[in-house]
Amino acid sequence: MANGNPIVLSVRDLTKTYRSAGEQIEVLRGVNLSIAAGERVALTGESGSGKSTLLHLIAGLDRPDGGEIRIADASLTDLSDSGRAALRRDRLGLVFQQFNLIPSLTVEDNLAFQSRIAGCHDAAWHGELVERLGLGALLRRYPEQLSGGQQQRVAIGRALAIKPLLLLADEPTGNLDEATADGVLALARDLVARTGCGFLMVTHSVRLAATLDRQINLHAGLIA
Ligand SMILES: Nc1ncnc2c1ncn2[C@@H]1O[C@H](COP(=O)(O)OP(=O)(O)OP(=O)(O)O)[C@@H](O)[C@H]1O
Repeated sequence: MANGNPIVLSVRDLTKTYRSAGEQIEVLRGVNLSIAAGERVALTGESGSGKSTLLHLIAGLDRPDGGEIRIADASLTDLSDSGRAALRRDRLGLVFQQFNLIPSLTVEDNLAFQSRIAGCHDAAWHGELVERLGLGALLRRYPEQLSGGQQQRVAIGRALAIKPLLLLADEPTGNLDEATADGVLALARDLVARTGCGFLMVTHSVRLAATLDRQINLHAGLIA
């Protein structure tokens, strides 16, 4: 694709309509999108345009009405619920606006949580993440003892500890002040480059979107 690397995400003709209490909301009307390994893409769009819906479908947290999603050579849309959960655990890194750390676990154990469950914990890579994310002095703390920026650095480390094919982030800096947001996103950009995974980030910020390799916009159910 854009950078000549293999495609890690391919979305074809994706459709999604929410039906509730007699109301139909046609959110995605045939979305197409490809992301190559190492490519960092910002997804923008007005509020309610379906950005989170698209991210959730790609993460396998919900099912589309039509179309196909492929993560490298695996077709997500062919998988059962448990198959999608396994693919999410083993291949995808997820980061949300609410940092979603596990309150009862230390920073060290939060960082290693997904890689241990996925059975791919790599002590050397774990150590490199701790160093690059500047978390060395915080490893014995609990999430409630961290600032927002520190918590999001842990969440990014947890997501990248499995060396995912694709990192998905939904407004990852939405709860951070501008300077902290810039610092956290710079770390994420560098770590994505280091791992060579694809990166898709939902953001309302044109300024932050401009720091990634490519910007796409969701409007009227389509990516223009
Ligand atoms: N589970 C649901 N049931 C019914 N409608 C939903 C559901 N989830 C989202 N919607 C509707 O689908 C549309 C798209 O929502 P979505 O959260 O994907 O938009 P968004 O672009 O991420 O918005 P924002 O920027 O405000 O976070 C909205 O009109 C929303 O009300």
